[in-house]
This record gives sequence, structure tokens and C-alpha cells, in this order.
Amino acid sequence: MALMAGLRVPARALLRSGCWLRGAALAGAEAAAGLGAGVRRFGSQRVLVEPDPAAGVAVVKLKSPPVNSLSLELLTELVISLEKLDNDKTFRGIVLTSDLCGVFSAGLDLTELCGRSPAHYAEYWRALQELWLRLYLSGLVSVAAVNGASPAGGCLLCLSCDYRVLADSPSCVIGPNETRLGIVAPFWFKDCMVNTVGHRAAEQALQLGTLFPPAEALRVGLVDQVVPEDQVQSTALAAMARWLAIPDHARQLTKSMMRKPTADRLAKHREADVQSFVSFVSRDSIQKALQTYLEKLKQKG
Ligand SMILES: CC/C=C\C/C=C\C/C=C\CC/C=C/CC(=O)SCCNC(=O)CCNC(=O)[C@H](O)C(C)(C)COP(=O)(O)OP(=O)(O)OC[C@H]1O[C@@H](n2cnc3c(N)ncnc32)[C@H](O)[C@@H]1OP(=O)(O)O
Repeated sequence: MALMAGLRVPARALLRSGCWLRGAALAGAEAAAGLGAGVRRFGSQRVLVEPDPAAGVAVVKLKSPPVNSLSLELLTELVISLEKLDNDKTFRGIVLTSDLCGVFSAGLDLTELCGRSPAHYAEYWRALQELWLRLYLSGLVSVAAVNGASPAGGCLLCLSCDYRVLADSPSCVIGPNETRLGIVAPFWFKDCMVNTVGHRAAEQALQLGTLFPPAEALRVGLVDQVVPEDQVQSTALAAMARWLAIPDHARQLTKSMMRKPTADRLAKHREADVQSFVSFVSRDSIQKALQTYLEKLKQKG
């Protein structure tokens, strides 16, 4: 453990936050992204937004060490940032990525799903639904620059974007591993998988809880490009330029036509979905399975 500003912070979390190791690389990336000295970052504690107003693009970085698990706080901060960008006419696209080394997002924060009250589970699930609906239906072009492992809910975030670029590293696995934890992906995650990789591939991956290494993720169509780790963000920005070459109104109407039926399945039954989640996660057998999985993760660490 390292001590910083009176807080006990795991040393590996500090290393992952990238602040110490990647200062020079960050400056280079900012230059490549066109972030001039006068352009100010904004965001919140767990979500860093690097705007490039000239390009109409903002890079949105998850920075919730150690693994960007989707805590209630991270979900809330991400929704607020996305809403702000969606409502700001300066921006036409976002690149969603991680500020941590080696992990894009570990998916749902399992500590939010264990030993809490039904009211807490309901609040948490509503926040997750909110994030998914906002990202999935955003009028902005969204490109996921997946620079680390992206299991389960992390994969859902990527699938909600318009385009996915994955780092070519053995640790950068992506997929719906829920069944391996003894839990079930929500139907809207299943729908996203089916829309992206087709019914048969989704069925296999969801049942088997497959975490795909980069080459397999590309083969099955879960991601659109696999590139060396140090080219993920620049490739995402190049992809963004291709998407931004299309007039917004035509692209947005087309996106809505493609995605609204899927989103509506949840939007029209949000409260029933919340209740279904609360009763599922409150079961003793599910609590036991999640607890055991969390303990295994901690022992491994
Ligand atoms: C019939 C059906 C009816 C109704 C259904 C209705 C609704 C559906 C119901 C339920 C759906 C629930 C959906 C869930 C989706 C999810 O996202 S579940 C989460 C799945 N995530 C994972 O399995 C990832 C687990 N983590 C990892 O594999 C690794 O941590 C990772 C590869 C991301 C990084 O590895 P590494 O760099 O080695 O880090 P560590 O493993 O050492 O981890 C560091 C610390 O972080 C803690 N941690 C890791 N992941 C999580 C997490 N997801 N939540 C909370 N905490 C996490 C880990 O314990 C370490 O903690 P420590 O430092 O030791 O205290």
C-alpha cells in the first residue's frame, strides 16, 4: 500500500492510474488528438473528459482504480458526462476509453451486488439502465478504444458504442462471462450481443461465458479492429473521422432506426426489469455465488 494525501491507496492502483508512468505518453497522445495548451479537460473524479472542440470530439476516460468496476458513483458520473456532451453542440463524437493500464472495465462492481438492501439493488440497476440507454441511443458517434480487459458489463459498454477498437494483447479479453459467475446477463445485454455478432455466436458466448482474446473477438465480430496497444486511441480517432464524414442528421436517424426497437424493449419495461433484477440478485444462492467469486478475486490479488 502507498500513502497519498492521507489516503491508503494500493500501490498497483496508483501504477494503473497511469499518472506516474504515462506523463510523456499522455502529452504525445494529447498532441496527436489535437489537444492544445488552451483546451481544458473537464469531468469528475472517476470520468476524465478531454475535449477537442476543433474536431468536435471528446475523449472520455474511465479512471476508477483499480479496475474501473461500474460502481454506482462511476455509473452516475458517466451518465452526467455523457448527458453534458450530448447536449453540447460543440461535440459530434466521443471516444470511450480507460485511463488505467491493462483494464478497460471489470464490469459491474460486484460489491454493489453483495450484501446490500433491495432498495440499493434497485437504485444501482436503475443507474445501469440509465447509462445503457443514454450510450446506446446517443446522437454522438461513439467509438470504444478498448485498451484493456473488458468482461461482462465492460463488454456491454463497448457493445453500446458504434465502433470498437481493441488492443492486441493477451490480457485484453472481452466478452459476456456472467454465467461463469453463476449469474445471468440481462435481456438487453443479450440483445446487444445478438445485434452485434448474430444469434448463434451470441447464444454460445452467453451460455459459455466466453471471454474472447483479441483475434477471436475480431473473428466473431465483437470488435471491429484489433491493433497494437499503443495505436488504440489513434486508430479510434481515425475511425471517428470516417464516421464524422457522414452528415449527422442522416447518421443519427439511421442509428435510431437500427437501435430504437432494442432500446424500447427495456425503456417500456424498466421497472419490471428492476424488480426482476432485485429478486434475482437477492436470492441466497446468487449472493453465495457472488461472494465466493469476489473472495476468489481478492485471494488472487
Ligand atoms: C432468470 C433471470 C432473471 C432475471 C435476470 C435479471 C437481471 C440480471 C441479473 C444479474 C445480472 C448481473 C450482470 C452482471 C454483469 C457483470 O458485469 S458482473 C462482473 C463481471 N466481472 C468480472 O468477472 C471481472 C472480474 N475481474 C477480473 O477478472 C479482473 O479483476 C480483471 C481481469 C478485470 C483485472 O485483473 P487484474 O488486473 O489482475 O486485477 P485483480 O483481479 O487483481 O483485481 C484488482 C482488485 O479489483 C477487484 N475487482 C476486480 N473486478 C471487480 C469487480 N467486477 N467488482 C468489484 N471488484 C472487483 C479485485 O477483487 C481486486 O480487489 P483487491 O485489490 O484484492 O481488494
